Amino acid sequence: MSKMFHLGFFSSFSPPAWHAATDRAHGEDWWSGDYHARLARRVEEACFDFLFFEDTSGVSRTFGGLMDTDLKNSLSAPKNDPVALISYLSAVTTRLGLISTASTTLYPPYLLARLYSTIDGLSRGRAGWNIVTSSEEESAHNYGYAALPPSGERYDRAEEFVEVARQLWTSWEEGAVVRDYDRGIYADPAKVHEINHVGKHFRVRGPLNSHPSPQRIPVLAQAGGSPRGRDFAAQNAELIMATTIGGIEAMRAFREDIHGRMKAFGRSPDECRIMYATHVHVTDGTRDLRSTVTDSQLVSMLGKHAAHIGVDLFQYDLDAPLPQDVVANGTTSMLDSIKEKGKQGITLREAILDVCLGDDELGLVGTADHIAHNLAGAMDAVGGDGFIIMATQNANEEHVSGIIDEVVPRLQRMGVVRTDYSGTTLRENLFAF
Ligand SMILES: Cc1cc2nc3c(=O)[nH]c(=O)nc-3n(C[C@H](O)[C@H](O)[C@H](O)COP(=O)(O)O)c2cc1C
Repeated sequence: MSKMFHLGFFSSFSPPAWHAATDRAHGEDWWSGDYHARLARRVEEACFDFLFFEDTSGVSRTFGGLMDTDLKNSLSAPKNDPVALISYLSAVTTRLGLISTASTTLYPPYLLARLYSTIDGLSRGRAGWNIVTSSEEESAHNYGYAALPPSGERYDRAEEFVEVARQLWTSWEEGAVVRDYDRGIYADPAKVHEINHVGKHFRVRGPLNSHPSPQRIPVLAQAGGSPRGRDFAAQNAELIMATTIGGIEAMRAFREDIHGRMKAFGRSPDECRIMYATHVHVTDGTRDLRSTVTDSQLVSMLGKHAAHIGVDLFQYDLDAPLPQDVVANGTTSMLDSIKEKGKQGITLREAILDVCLGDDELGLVGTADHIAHNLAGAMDAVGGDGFIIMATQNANEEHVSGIIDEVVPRLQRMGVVRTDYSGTTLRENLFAF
């Protein structure tokens, strides 16, 4: 029998497929959190380990220096703060892990450590932090930077940041909270410590002033694809979010590469789960998905990627391969994969469709039976540890229902994904198998 694997669900605190006829009504007040509360409950009923929220922090001017394309197509804006959202979602769910993104380039470490400690308390141990260094120029301009620091500098800061945050989260020793009514002591001062960190980027005295949370340290997630990003993840992450680009061979190679790097940092591969973000599209098996993509959906797909990469992709011919000399300071690994496809003669249009609809290298477009079979087969071939199902781009109720009501029950019947939550914390569930 196949090994069990984990499931996460990928989302964004932004308008759900607002142009899909089925979603217009409830998409209107997505900012109230109601849409995502419904989604969270459904994902929890299906026993996903977690719901994950990506984030960026500015209105993109990648397109000709103007905000127009971004705003008209709701590419990177509007997007509300997912850290606030998971705080709300912790009150409407009981078992689901809740992971939100926050940037080490934009936050100060004390603020972030206190915030996640608080949410871990509110959710009773279900919080996770996706550590990003931010790859958009616009975000940097909103936080006092004249320009986005180069990738290497951002990772230098991230390393110091995570070290400081860890020290803050452990600045209260186990047993520091005494709550001794007779002696009138809430916390034992001998067990609460200053951290006195003085480094290149941060000066933090500590200790943290929040109550130690159930997990103490939220689950640390990361998704760096560059060599530096992989090292950072191998050193720090308990959950690495990778892509399925390149199919089984590339997924297996990524896993081996991360495990090798973890060992070099003195960690066991068992200390981290590697999960692959992928699109899944349930169809009746006859529909050619590509032919159903409308022009406005294509603009949305292209624009979202352009904003992440930091290059105005609209300036290039959609029906030719992307030129090899395009460079980005944003998500370099995403650009590299489009250029790699370009080398094989794949046009920019097809490359973006590949990325957004799923290359279908894994066979994840088709009937629910076909998809469930191929998800399980891919995990068998790769060796673990699961998938993060993406429904950000153009996800609508029909799409979500196809995944949750059709694919997941099949996987459960096959015995390859969980049918209940064995642990109470996100960490317990992620490391249960
Ligand atoms: C599944 C997944 C989720 C990601 N989520 C975010 C995100 O929320 N915000 C962000 O700025 N970058 C996000 N990224 C990008 C990576 O975190 C990383 O910053 C990017 O790959 C650039 O780093 P690199 O040059 O090391 O690849 C995500 C990447 C993947 C694969």
